[in-house]
Amino acid sequence: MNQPKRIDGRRIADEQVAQIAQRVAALTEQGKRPPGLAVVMVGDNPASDVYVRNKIRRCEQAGILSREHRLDERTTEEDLLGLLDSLNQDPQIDGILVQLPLPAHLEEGRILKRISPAKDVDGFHPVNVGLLGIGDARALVPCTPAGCVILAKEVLGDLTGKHVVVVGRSNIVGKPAAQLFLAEDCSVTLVHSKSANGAELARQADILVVAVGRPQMVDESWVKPGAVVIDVGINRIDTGEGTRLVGDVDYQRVAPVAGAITPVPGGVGPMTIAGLLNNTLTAYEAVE
Ligand SMILES: Nc1nc(=O)c2c([nH]1)NC[C@@H]1CN(c3ccc(C(=O)N[C@@H](CCC(=O)O)C(=O)O)cc3)C=[N+]21
Ligand SMILES: [Mg+2]
Repeated sequence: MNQPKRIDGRRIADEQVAQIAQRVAALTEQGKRPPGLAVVMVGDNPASDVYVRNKIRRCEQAGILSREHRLDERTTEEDLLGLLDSLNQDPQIDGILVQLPLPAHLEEGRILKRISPAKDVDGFHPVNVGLLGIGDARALVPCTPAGCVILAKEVLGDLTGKHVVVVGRSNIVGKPAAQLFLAEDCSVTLVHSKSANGAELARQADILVVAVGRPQMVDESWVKPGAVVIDVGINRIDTGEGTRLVGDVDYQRVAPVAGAITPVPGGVGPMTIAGLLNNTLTAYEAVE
């Protein structure tokens, strides 16, 4: 393989953002309004702060209007739902993202259901989850798993018949990743904390997607030589002399075995944001 081992998610995301920027420029040159994204954040979580700033910066690069709503930690559910109702009605806003996790007193399920499915650029609303499940092209698709598929295709091209093992069964990554790879005609296995033989199943993967939120949990004993490894985890760990970001995969141990592997940072993270901009443009195009 001529492919470099390290998959450069930052470069691929840059290319995607540049393409989105061109499409947006073509719209605004015709005198149309730009697409608009509202990011709602409750309380201040320093990690969320970094992501939200990245999202806003990327929107600016793409010519997408972004609006940030920062609400107090003690915001009531009623107030948050009221804001969502007004954003649902706002003709300048095509996409709404409520940054997770939310403070404990707010019920995530009820809040995510209040976002209009047409503006649900995270793809977390049950309507979009259902559309994805039945393979309906109108689904707004979760951004991180969509990025995983793009990265796998970048290395392998057509994915038909590949065996994908997804480690982690969350609603935001694992389950939708399984659906998206299935839609690419892959065979899909889901491994999770109750799996009897996770590493053994993972070793059968042509493409191994890891989204568990446990720093460096996956080592070389989980990886078939030559497999494509996609690391969704972003964990800040203490090194004794400061902190650093690591994935759910032990990169140093897995890279020599893998055919290709995403780094953290610079792998899946930037693709998530590119996916968000892409969904915002898709939501815009559905109404304009
Ligand atoms: N409703 C909702 N939707 C989300 O999509 C969502 C969320 N809530 N809550 C938090 C997680 C996390 N997330 C990331 C986005 C970009 C990077 C990213 O750009 N990472 C860069 C930089 C990382 C850094 O320097 O901290 C990288 O991996 O290279 C990471 C993580 C979106 N999330
Ligand atoms: Mg999980």
